[in-house]
Amino acid sequence: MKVSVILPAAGLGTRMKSQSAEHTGTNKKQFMSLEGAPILLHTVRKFVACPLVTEVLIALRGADLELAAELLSQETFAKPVRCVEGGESRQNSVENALAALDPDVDIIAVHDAVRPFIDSETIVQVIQQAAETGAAIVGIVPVDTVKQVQRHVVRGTLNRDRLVLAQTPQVFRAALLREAFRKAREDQFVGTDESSLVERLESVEVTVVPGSDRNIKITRPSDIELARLFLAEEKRKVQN
Ligand SMILES: Nc1ccn([C@@H]2O[C@H](COP(=O)(O)OP(=O)(O)OP(=O)(O)O)[C@@H](O)[C@H]2O)c(=O)n1
Ligand SMILES: C[C@](O)(CO)[C@H](O)COP(=O)(O)O
Repeated sequence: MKVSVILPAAGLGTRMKSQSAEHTGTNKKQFMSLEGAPILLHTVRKFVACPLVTEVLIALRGADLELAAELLSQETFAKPVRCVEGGESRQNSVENALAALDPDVDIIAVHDAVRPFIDSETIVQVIQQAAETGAAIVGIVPVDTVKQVQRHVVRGTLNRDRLVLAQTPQVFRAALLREAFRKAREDQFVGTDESSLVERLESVEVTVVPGSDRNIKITRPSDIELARLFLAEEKRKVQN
């Protein structure tokens, strides 16, 4: 089974504002240095280390391709790690990467480059589930009550038993993901994750694999403090 991992890493990090960490070359959050390595590199390492993964493809801003190549060349990976130019939206970035994958890929996993705390067991579980049923994503149950609002006025309370917060990896049979992107383009549908594109197809149901609240998407300055803590813990575990 050939499993390709797409890491969208072409975002601008506007919510991070670039104030809270030491940087390596550019001020985008995926290049922020944590424990001596950029966040992007921590994420790449997690997927390269997973036994089910065949290759990793990173979607980057055109202006960052050279920097990324330089960073990646400083490390020897046991599997192919390639870069491709991303797009203006996350969806465009993933679409560009999809177009760069070989036609013989069986399974495609998409994972935010800025979620470096994904663990190997979860990667394996979600890949196996997608291989079996066609589509699987990682998700966690919300711990807050979720309200529907309209201009700051509450219009309803959602039943929490039926809610999940979607994380990544989001994993699909390759033909299914390609069809979902084709249909999204045809209908001019834009989603914030791959699952929302696949959910529009009637041929498959997306299964949720339990994730972890440690699998954070580094988004705002306060996430950096948490990321440092998690990384320090990971380092301690490796040493023990
Ligand atoms: N045009 C884009 C936009 C986002 N991403 C990637 O999608 C992931 C999740 O997006 P998010 O956390 O929202 O990152 P940014 O878009 O960089 O953040 P912001 O919305 O704060 O600008 C990140 O790894 C980001 O680099 C991408 O590849 N291409
Ligand atoms: C894909 C994702 O991380 C799932 O939670 C999320 O939808 C990305 O959203 P963003 O607003 O582009 O960060």
